[in-house]
Amino acid sequence: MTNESTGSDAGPDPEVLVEVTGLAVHFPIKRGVVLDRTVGHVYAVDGVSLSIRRGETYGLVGESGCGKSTLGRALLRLERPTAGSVVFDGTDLSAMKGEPLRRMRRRMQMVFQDPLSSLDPRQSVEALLVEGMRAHGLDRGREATATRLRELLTAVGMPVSALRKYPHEFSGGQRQRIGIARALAVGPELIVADEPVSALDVSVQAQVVNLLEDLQGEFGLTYLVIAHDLAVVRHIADRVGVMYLGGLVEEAASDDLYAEPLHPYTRALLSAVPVPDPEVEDRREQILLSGDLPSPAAPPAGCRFHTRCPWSNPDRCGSQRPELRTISGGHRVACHHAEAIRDGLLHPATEQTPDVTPLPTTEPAT
Ligand SMILES: Nc1ncnc2c1ncn2[C@@H]1O[C@H](COP(=O)(O)OP(=O)(O)OP(=O)(O)O)[C@@H](O)[C@H]1O
Repeated sequence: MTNESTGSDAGPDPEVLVEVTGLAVHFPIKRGVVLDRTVGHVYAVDGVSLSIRRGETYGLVGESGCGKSTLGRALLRLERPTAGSVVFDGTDLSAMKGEPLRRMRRRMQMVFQDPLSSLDPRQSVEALLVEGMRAHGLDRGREATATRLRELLTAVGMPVSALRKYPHEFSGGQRQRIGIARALAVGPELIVADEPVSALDVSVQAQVVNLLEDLQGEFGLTYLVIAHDLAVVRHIADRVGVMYLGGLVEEAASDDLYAEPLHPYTRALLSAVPVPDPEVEDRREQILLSGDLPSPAAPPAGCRFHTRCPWSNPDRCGSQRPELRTISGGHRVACHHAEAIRDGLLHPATEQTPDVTPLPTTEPAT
């Protein structure tokens, strides 16, 4: 059993590849043409601690704007943290710069949502793949490079003839395969895949997800997969973290999270995912989240979810921000009511706030 990233003093766990502790990324909001004053901050990521083990897939989910991409970018040190640390394979990236950071970046790559916008349209596939290798000194002569390019294309299920073509000549799924080959070209250990399939047709999504899984086995990769679609993450992730307004509100092994979500926000997200079995669909709890996501420039005090929560208690939830704490095994939840929810003592149909409109359920009235 590996230790959780809860800031314990157990020492570094050799099974952990990435350790994030108290990570914050705040973007200044500037006003004024001449003085360029800072008038506030966007609290995009605000105190996240998590760990990613070697060879696992960690899924990060949440609504648009909750800070998933910023967290992913901060992991690769593409964003400088305002506070906290990111330790990759025992090395703290927070203070790194220059050549050591560049060398470290070879070990961590990113796959983007829209391959067309992340691939330079004027470069052939060959040039795109060689560019990354060259930047990291991995372009070792014509023969060796040609062999490597063939290996990469074969690995992602593309014909070698693709090398002479340009990104616009491919379908979305093929372009994503090229984006993945580009990330693989430098031999990374960690890949942050930011919405890797959300721009693709549903029929193609499964192929790309399967490809990512195959490559993980073949190359021993560790993944952080960012997605707003819980269905995608459910299929691919070993563990899932749910983000809301810059913070992690729940984290658990994938099966546990989907079987017994304990944070009201996770419950609401899952209740919005249709279930194919009509009987189960009729019986299951449905929680509609009303109201928009509050601005990350002015997050609510206390629990950040309390303004939309069916179980919010104004005194406690409106003033005390709940810690992400272990409820059982590796299941961590940031909610004052997590135990009561687990024990079935709260039900959205009986406790209501004006911010959330629970749908009637078919449960018999008690
Ligand atoms: N460079 C930046 N400067 C200022 N604000 C930023 C910057 N990057 C992101 N933000 C803001 O930080 C918040 C979190 O953005 P982020 O892209 O991380 O969220 P997300 O969950 O990935 O959403 P999406 O799925 O829409 O990309 C948003 O309010 C966003 O507008």
